[in-house]
Amino acid sequence: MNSTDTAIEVHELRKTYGELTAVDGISFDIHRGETFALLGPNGAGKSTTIEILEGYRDRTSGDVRVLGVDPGRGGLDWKARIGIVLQSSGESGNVTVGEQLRHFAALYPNPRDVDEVIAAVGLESKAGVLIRKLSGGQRRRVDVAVGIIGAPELLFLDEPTTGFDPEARRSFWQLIRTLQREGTSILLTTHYLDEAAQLGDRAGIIAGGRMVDLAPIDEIGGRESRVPLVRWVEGGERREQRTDSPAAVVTALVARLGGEPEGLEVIRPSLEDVYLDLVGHEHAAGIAADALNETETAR
Ligand SMILES: Nc1ncnc2c1ncn2[C@@H]1O[C@H](COP(=O)(O)OP(=O)(O)OP(=O)(O)O)[C@@H](O)[C@H]1O
Repeated sequence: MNSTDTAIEVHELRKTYGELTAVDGISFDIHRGETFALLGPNGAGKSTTIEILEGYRDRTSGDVRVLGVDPGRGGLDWKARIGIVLQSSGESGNVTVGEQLRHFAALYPNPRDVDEVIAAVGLESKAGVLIRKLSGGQRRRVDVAVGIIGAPELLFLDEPTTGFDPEARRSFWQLIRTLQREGTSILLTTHYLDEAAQLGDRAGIIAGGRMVDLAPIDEIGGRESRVPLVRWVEGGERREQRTDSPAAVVTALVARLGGEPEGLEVIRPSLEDVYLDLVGHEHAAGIAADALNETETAR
């Protein structure tokens, strides 16, 4: 793959804050037009990684290219090609939604239409309202609008829907699907695993600054972990069987038991189930390693 096919290339990225290693040698690529979800628990190193890619933070070591450019050296023309929705905007908001967007639109060579963007984030009725008078979720929609106003080739979304009500989240997903159809490359971090499953093509799971899995969304955790599970109760005991053909297992069970099996469930593990399993193991391994280090240090 050459760099015209890749929006982001990260090789052995490391970031330390004093004694703390926040990002510990991670590597991944994001293809052009792809939506890549970077997932992981609080403190895993996601924002540090994203901020390095955005050019806001220096790295300790490793190679990084964003739209073919080292973000530490990206000029204004490079910045105009990327859109950023930070985890928190810190906007004071003493301007209206419309003024804010017109202000940002003027900074880009080929901005989107301000009214269209306001409509796309569902804020038509608030266009003339001061941002500080909006609710938390509405302000977050302004952040998203600012992120896409410059018609970016690459969009960074750091926990974009925090504070959105369920309906606003669904319309945000529609908006992202439109951007995906237009060919926008997207790096998304979110704690909503359903959001990652809805929007992502591939995902990387970070825990403790390391990439613990990287795969197409449907294959995170390995194929085995996604095989459906049939559960039922027989003779007072809970039984279960993993199978690729749950219908056949249930049919055989009904025939054998001569009727409806007690407590019958067919469970298809979701991305969230698989993620919790992966991150849980890593967390437990981390605690065990820390305990071992402490024992060794104590010796
Ligand atoms: N400026 C900083 N100085 C020192 N330590 C920092 C700094 N920024 C982040 N850290 C530490 O680096 C680690 C990774 O933080 P980071 O914000 O990248 O995690 P995250 O995965 O984005 O977490 P969250 O899901 O909570 O946003 C954490 O242990 C955090 O305390």
